[in-house]
Amino acid sequence: MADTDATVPHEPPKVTEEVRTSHSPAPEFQTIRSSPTPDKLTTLEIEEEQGNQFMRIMGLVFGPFLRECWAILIQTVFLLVKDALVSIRSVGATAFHILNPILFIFAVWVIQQALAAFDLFPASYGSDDKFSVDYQAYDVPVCTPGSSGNCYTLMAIPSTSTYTSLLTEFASYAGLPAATVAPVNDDITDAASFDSYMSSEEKRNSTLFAVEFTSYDLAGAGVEYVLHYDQNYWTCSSMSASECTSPYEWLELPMLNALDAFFAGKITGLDVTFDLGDNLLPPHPGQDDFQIFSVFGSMVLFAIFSIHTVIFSAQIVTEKENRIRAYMKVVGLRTISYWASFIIYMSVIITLNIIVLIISGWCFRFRMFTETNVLLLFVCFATYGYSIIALCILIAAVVKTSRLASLASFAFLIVSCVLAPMASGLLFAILQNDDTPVNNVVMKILEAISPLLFYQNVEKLNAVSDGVSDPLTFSDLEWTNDTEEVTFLRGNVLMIVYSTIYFIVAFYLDSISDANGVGKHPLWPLIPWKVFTFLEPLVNRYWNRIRGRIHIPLLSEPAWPPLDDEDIHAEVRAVHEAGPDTPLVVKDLVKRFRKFPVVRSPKDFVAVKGMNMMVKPNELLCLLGPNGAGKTTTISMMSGLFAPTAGDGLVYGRSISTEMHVVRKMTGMCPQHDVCTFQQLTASEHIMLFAAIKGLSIRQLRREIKDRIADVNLQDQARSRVSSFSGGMRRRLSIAISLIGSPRLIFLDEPTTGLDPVVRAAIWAIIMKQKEQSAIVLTTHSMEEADVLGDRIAIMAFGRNRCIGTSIRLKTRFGAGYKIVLSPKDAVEADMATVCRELYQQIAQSVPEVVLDSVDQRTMHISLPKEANDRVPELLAAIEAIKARIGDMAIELSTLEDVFITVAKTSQAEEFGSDDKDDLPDASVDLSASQTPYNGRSEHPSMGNMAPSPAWQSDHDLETIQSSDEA
Ligand SMILES: Nc1ncnc2c1ncn2[C@@H]1O[C@H](COP(=O)(O)OP(=O)(O)OP(=O)(O)O)[C@@H](O)[C@H]1O
Repeated sequence: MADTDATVPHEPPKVTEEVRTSHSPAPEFQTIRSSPTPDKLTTLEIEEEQGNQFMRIMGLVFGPFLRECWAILIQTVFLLVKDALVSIRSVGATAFHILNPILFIFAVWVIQQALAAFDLFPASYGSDDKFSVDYQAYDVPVCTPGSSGNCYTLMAIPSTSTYTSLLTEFASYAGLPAATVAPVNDDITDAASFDSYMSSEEKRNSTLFAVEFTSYDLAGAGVEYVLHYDQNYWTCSSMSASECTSPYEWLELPMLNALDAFFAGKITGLDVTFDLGDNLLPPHPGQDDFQIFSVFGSMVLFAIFSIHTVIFSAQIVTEKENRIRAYMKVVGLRTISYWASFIIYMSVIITLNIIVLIISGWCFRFRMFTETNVLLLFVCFATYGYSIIALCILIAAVVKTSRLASLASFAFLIVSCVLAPMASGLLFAILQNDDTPVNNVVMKILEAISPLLFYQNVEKLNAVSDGVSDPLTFSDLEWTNDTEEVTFLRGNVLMIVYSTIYFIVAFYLDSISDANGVGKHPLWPLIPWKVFTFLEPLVNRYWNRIRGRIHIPLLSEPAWPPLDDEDIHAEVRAVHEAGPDTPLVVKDLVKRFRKFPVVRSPKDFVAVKGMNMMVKPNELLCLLGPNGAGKTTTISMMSGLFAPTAGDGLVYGRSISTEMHVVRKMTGMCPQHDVCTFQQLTASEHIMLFAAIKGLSIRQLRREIKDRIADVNLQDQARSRVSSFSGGMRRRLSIAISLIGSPRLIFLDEPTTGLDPVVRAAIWAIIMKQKEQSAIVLTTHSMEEADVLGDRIAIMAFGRNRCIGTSIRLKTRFGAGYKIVLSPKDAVEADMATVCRELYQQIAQSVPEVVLDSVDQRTMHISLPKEANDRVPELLAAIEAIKARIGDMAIELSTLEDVFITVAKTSQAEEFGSDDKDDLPDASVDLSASQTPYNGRSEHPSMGNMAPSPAWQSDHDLETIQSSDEA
């Protein structure tokens, strides 16, 4: 094998020869190659032919399954390498992404220090220095703080005269001059009647204390009473928070004490005093150690995790938006590899982020981190991280633009940071208390919302921050208990279960979406070979056989017969006669962009209407057409970006509908947009990535990188990052990527649009060279490009092929005839018109069809209409006859621009039914106006938007190509 490699020279045609003489094709390769005697083999085919012996034996044993697994593994690894390189090189962004917990935790720590410095902590009510109000604990306060005058009312229950006078006596005993004892009220006989009395609007807040006498027998059983206390009455308006925190401590307790002393005195006849003393128990050790993290903790954690949502979802959607993922799919990317690499990448970043979070929390001595088991912390954060990954993929599956993805993520951030803490506890508590079927369902739905679950989990871990609670430990873990709505264990398990469901939903939505290339059928999970994709080629092979035998009518699509044109008819015949050695056969191809899924509707847009064309080996077919004509759609279908609605395309006899996996290996595609979009990767790394995705083996990569870089003359920039590339260099790199694996058929979609003439000429040289070994389909708006490069030219308009043939054929058929420019010899400016007229008349005597178009200061312009093309010999003879009077002369056939404009106008007339195509907007208006390469786009076909590229700049460009060819 190594010997063979060494003998393979860099020139692709020679590669083919040598390899074919030194190897007999591998059995599986024969199934891919359609041509019985192909002229050339691609690098990929050579690769397959040489094949790794080990993989071949394994392949025979385990079949396609192993190959598929291997391809998935390789692609995943290379995508991960790409992610790693991009992350390492975007140091700032990656560092922020991973290290942001340090900032957040530091910010909380600063707040904590500031609050401590200004003594603003709300806790520590246990310290007696907070009691700035001058009351002793055993004295009943004269008045509630902040109120004046008649401070509070005492009421007896039952409100009889006996008990009322008893309370009046007590008020005097306790030294409450401002207290009023409510008068006797016969309606108040027990606690219930007192409650209803108090609940009436006018009585509310009228009574602070009520003493309910349940037994009053001084001589016998003694006194039993219940003290009722009205919390609503209480006002903190003029008190500091610390004073207001314990009304029980300084109001209820003294009242109870005073009542007890009063009744004890009554019973004993002594002057009884219960001295509670002013020494309350010392504060709980934790109370002075309150941490602000207990208030802001969950919010900070939500913010840290939400950053991942913003960054990851934008990253995924950007790849979707700039169509790089779709392109990778065209090259051969397996969806499973794409997601596997992304999930691994996201998991690594989130894991590092969690580690940084735990370490920084520990370093700043927040109790949640210092006292809780690290594993419990990690589990809590990791389960939410897992849910975040699923959520990112879900957002990316439904959102089309990165802007929208960022908006959605920010919305998620706001909701999770603000609403989850507010809603979670409240909702769970309410629903838990009220055990109705509806509440149970709502509860189950809430349990599926991961931020709510995360909040619950964090609250349990964070409880220790208040300085009172104990940290959560493994021994506390239980599935349910009576006090918690969702236990920590259950919360984490539910998070994993529901996040897995998010994942499944996200993958499904992503798989059926067309945003990343051809989406799968919505019912694909029910089709075994769509689930186990390695079975698909096998099924398709049998399906093809059946399809060949029976006629399946196109129920969904009307037929689009070819236009009535001799060249088109000839092309259709050639299409039907084409054998499997034809690089490209496009048969009745239709693309309908549906307004609604599945069903046809008048609002659908049919972009390609029964396209027929073929490309021969080593032929370059130029596809011209106005904006929106359907050129890109056609080649997108051929390269697997879109699925055709009807018709088929064959690449070396293999169908794009059923054998795309084979077609991909034989084709290369350079779309309109650049595909080297990973700014931090170098040119070589781009080629390495796409080559690995395309299926080249690892030992082939080095040579492939070298060859492809050399193809497009980027050797000096091979190790430069794409971010430093000019537009032309990016375009060349995109072309190099399309040449990976030396495909036998290449699609180039406007490869030179927007480039300066020198770069354009360089790209033409690359294309011309590539034509020696591949068939090429090229779309362009440059007539010169088509003239220079195209072996044949097809002009599309309104989704249909309007004409096809060589440049000369089209000019002859659709041009305005011949144009002759003559410069009379020795004519002075004054009699120029006379001389020209004389010369014209002499020519017209022989060829009366000749028309005098114009005369300027030095030249005259005459033309021979195309109807008189057969009079060219006579015309030349007439000019020969007057050559003594002619200085310089040029004769030329109509330009391709004339052809383009004529065809475009005619097709517009056909589409819109105008009899006189000259009435239609002049498609050529932009020609003179545009002196820069055309770069505009139109979303819908409009002749007014036609703007072919400017005239071919100079001979210099041709010389550049020739010299670079020679080089
Ligand atoms: N995904 C889509 N959904 C709906 N319409 C689409 C879609 N893609 C393309 N079209 C429409 O199909 C038509 C053909 O588009 P296409 O890109 O093939 O034109 P084109 O000939 O390549 O034009 P240009 O020269 O501007 O690149 C356009 O009118 C376009 O708006």
